[in-house]
Amino acid sequence: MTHSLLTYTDQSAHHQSQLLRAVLKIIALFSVIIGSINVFVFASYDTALFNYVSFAVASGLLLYFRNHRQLILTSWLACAAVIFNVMVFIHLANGQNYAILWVMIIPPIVFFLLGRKLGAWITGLLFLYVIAFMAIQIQQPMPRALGLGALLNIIEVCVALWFLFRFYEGSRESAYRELEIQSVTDKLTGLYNRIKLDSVVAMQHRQLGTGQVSHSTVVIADIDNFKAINDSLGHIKGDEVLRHAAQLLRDFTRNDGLVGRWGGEEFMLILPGYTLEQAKLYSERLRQYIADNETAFGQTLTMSFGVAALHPKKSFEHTFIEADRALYRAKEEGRNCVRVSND
Ligand SMILES: Nc1nc2c(ncn2[C@@H]2O[C@H](COP(=O)(O)OP(=O)(O)OP(=O)(O)O)[C@@H](O)[C@H]2O)c(=O)[nH]1
Repeated sequence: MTHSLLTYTDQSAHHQSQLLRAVLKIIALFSVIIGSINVFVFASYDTALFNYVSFAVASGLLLYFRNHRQLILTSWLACAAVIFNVMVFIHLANGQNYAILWVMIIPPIVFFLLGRKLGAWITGLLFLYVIAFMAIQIQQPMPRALGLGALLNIIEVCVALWFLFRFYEGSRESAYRELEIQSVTDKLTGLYNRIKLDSVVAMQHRQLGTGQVSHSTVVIADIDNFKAINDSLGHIKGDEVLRHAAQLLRDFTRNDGLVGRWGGEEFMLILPGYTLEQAKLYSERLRQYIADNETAFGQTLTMSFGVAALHPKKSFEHTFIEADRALYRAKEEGRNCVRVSND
């Protein structure tokens, strides 16, 4: 990941911001809990003071990020604060109570906040440091008994890692889902786009081939004289007309099939289970519904329709060609009508 805001899409910047906030909240929460344990269980005021300073730093960074939205700078500061914090804590513990385990929370944080490359470098250097530190510690006589401090350190590190990975996976999953939705949605109308339409038709075609579906029909619907609408009302109003048409199609087809924008002023409707004759009647009702609807821009909106059925023995692209030819005939024969591939 290159660290320039220009390289972030809105989606990944949103994901990174969520992660940064989650990491800072976890640090703040843990600092205050561990600080309190150090005061009330171990009466270790030095370490507690250090924990409360960490709480203040994490809270300060959260506040700074909320006000300034400096994602990269705040991510760096958060990583620096975590690394500094963990190192000082390990040195204060001086090899006792498995405090070295705290080093385990650094790799996920630097990977999440600074990306793969820097995360790998920092983690590698950190591991070298830990190995050197342990090599020195091994040469000193150490108490072997496991105390409450060691147990708490192990529990705290495990819980911190659990929180970190849980947040990471949650926000990665929702970012991925959002991208998935965007990749199949037409931005202007909010309907499915051509990628989705292609994949659904291909799937229907496969299911026809295996006998899972007995019929499936494709309808191409095209707004009549849309160029004239654009020319008289302007492109922005033209976009509104497209959204209006999309809304009518969505409302009418809600429970029957899948509708999407095929491109320009053309829409596609996929009707699973419909024979050609049924799809023709359905399209006729849809045509009437659109023509009867009041429009907000003072002109009537009509659409022409081309209908064709999927054949298991012919490619689905062939059905698109047939539907397009039928639509062409609908236009030639006066518009605002339905034509079927076998007419
Ligand atoms: N506003 C707007 N116009 C678009 C968009 N996509 C395509 N168009 C316009 O749609 C118009 C299509 O015009 P034509 O292909 O001549 O079709 P038409 O005027 O609808 O005529 P017929 O289809 O024969 O009834 C063109 O003027 C395109 O610029 C869009 O996303 N927004």
